Amino acid sequence: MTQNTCLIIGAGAVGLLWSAKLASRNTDVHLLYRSHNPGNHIHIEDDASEAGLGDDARDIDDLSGNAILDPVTKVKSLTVDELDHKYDNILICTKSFDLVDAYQSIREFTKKNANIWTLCNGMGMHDELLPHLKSGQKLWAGVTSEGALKINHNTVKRTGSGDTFFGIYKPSDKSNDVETTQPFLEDTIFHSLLVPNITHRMLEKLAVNCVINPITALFEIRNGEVLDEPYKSLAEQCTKELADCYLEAPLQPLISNAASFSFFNLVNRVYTVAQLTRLNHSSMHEDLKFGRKTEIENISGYMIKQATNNLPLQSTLLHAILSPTKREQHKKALLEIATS
Ligand SMILES: NC(=O)C1=CN([C@@H]2O[C@H](COP(=O)(O)OP(=O)(O)OC[C@H]3O[C@@H](n4cnc5c(N)ncnc54)[C@H](OP(=O)(O)O)[C@@H]3O)[C@@H](O)[C@H]2O)C=CC1
Ligand SMILES: CC(C)(CO)C(=O)C(=O)O
Repeated sequence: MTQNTCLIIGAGAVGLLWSAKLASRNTDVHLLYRSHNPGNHIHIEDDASEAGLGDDARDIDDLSGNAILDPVTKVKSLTVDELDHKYDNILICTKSFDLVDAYQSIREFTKKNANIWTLCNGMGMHDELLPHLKSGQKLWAGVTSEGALKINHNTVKRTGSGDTFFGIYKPSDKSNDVETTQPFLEDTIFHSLLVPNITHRMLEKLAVNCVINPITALFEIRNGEVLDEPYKSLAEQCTKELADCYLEAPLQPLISNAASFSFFNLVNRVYTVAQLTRLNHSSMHEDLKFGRKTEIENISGYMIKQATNNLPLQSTLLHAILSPTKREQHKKALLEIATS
């Protein structure tokens, strides 16, 4: 194990994809799995480049989504019981509701000034994680709009290119920590993806997830079908509701540029992500299909809590996801709104 070793938590769609990305950039990857052992070789199927959803050229500096990845990369997969070192860098690729427990499960294997990187959709859970970190640790939140679909225990399909950003969620308590971070940052992919105001990016991505994820999950469609009627009208009305909400006071201090939350900009962002990941089944689609817990509470639930006014569409989407017995009734109501 070297200082360049990264512990990735979660062998799901995003964890497998990022294991392959880091491993193909000469980072030693230790992949922590919970249920199914992915083994030591990660296989990548790349719809993004085959379908022209990414950049044709191999660009090894662009890990945000356009790089063509090696079809097979080598990692070391292990369970929490097999951990026996302390890590400097941990990338958590679990669902938002598993973030705190995932960190807690490996806390004793983190160095006191480690960088904790996250790649989860949704908001609210980073604030829950902060009190659990060791005092010298830095929390870096990441957002990605790259599509990833888990095919089996060790195979992931990249189903669309998109941007990835990381930014500091909480400055470290110790001023000299910047120095200990530098060698890893400069040598690895994270460096080129850093942005100053990550909360702003998280809120932008939240709007995309508030629209694409519940609609694709409820109506059992691929992301690209959000661009077809009647879902397109529904997506537009949801985005309008969100744009109004972003103008309200509680979210304003978190935003660096209010114009990026105009209806025009938000709807463009939703359409662009739907188009670039058009072959993907969203993560919430997969969760609902397989009867797993969804992230709706950290997505629509977060927006509803922040809003000073009612958000009828987000509330209906949230209830439709959370109450299977009333789902058909809520879906009917949503379609009536879309076609009215
Ligand atoms: N898939 C996509 O296209 C995109 C996903 N995202 C976001 O990325 C995040 C991850 O999504 P995705 O990869 O699709 O989700 P998955 O459900 O496919 O993967 C999450 C993985 O985390 C594992 N896990 C949870 N807790 C632990 C733990 N304590 N120790 C070890 N492993 C653990 C789960 O294990 P188990 O199998 O046991 O449940 C599961 O394999 C989500 O927030 C999602 O919204 C963002 C952009 C695109
Ligand atoms: C970018 C997108 C919409 C890709 O499907 C996603 O974030 C998700 O599935 O959770």
